[in-house]
Amino acid sequence: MALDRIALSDFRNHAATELSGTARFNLLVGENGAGKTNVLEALSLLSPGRGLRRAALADMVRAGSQVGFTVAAGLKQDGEPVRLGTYCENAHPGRRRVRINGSDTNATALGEWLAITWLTPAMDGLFTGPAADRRRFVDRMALALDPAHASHAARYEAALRERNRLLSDRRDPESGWLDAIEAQMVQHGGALMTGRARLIETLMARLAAMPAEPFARPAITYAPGAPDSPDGLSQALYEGRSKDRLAQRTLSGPHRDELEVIHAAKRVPAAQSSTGEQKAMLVAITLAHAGLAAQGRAGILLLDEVAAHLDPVRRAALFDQLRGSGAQVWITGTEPSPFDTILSEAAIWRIANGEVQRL
Ligand SMILES: Nc1ncnc2c1ncn2[C@@H]1O[C@H](COP(=O)(O)OP(=O)(O)OP(=O)(O)O)[C@@H](O)[C@H]1O
Repeated sequence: MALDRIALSDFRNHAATELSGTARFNLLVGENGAGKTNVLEALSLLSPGRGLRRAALADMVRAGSQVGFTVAAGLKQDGEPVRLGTYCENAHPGRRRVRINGSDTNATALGEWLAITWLTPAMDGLFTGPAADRRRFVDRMALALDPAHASHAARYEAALRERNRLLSDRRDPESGWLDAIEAQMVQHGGALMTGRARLIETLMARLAAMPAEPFARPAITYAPGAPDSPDGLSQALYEGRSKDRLAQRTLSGPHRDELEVIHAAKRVPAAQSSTGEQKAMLVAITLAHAGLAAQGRAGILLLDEVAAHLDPVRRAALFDQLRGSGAQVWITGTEPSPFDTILSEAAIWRIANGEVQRL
């Protein structure tokens, strides 16, 4: 089960692009700014969420388009064709529509067909950047295993904002209000912490089954930002009210969770590992997660500029892992040469100015 046809219309710099005759490996080559990542972004919209750039829908509509963008794809499930599509009309710029087999539905339904995972250069600073980015990374992975994870995250964030607002209000808030808000934080925050812990546990089991070399196998731990039981979180929030009021923010809770990643063999934190080692650890996590997420759905891996920072040995190991992963892989690069060892098994397109030519 894999995508066999993709069509983009008025999507970023693609006026009308169609890719058919896809393969296990799909290679998009072209100069900087040609429109390669735009194809991956379009594919990423075939999953719930905001896509790999987290961009506003209006930004994805091709400049000058009179109508809006459309991304359509086809796959086969047990020999039967399935048509997936998502689009945004200029008349409703903030609204993403989804159609499956000709019927209107919502983005969550896309997750029943495809499990899409991506790795982009924007994620290269994940281990050294803000903890919030790592939490979002974990939540995105957890969402692929349990669609309810996203709504727990959104509801927890909303309750957290409301608690901070109540605490920073000069008037003494009714404690009944705080009790109610904290109860919501415990309900959704508890589910969030459980989802994150479960994701990391299953991810670690998967990583342990992967070869330790030549990839730098990461060890992942999760440091909760609050006691990770509902009673413990409830008590921490209740007892933290005065301190939190002074700090004007909530000092404990899953919004303070930290994902800790260590280069397992060297026992060095990922943040202090080399650029190539960090990339290799990210690749390992992405591959492990892609395997977990597929669960009977079509697994799609979007790898933007993945060859950069990887030496030839690691690149060959990556292709071996990808071959064994069962996922359909979409890779971008400025030239085909780093992909020599998979060229014979790949569908290759050259992209220039948003136009595509099959090689
Ligand atoms: N809404 C839009 N309408 C038209 N063109 C757009 C729109 N959004 C982005 N672009 C253009 O898309 C191009 C970038 O495409 P993309 O990011 O896919 O490049 P790329 O081939 O991945 O390049 P690189 O190798 O540099 O990463 C830019 O030239 C940008 O101006």
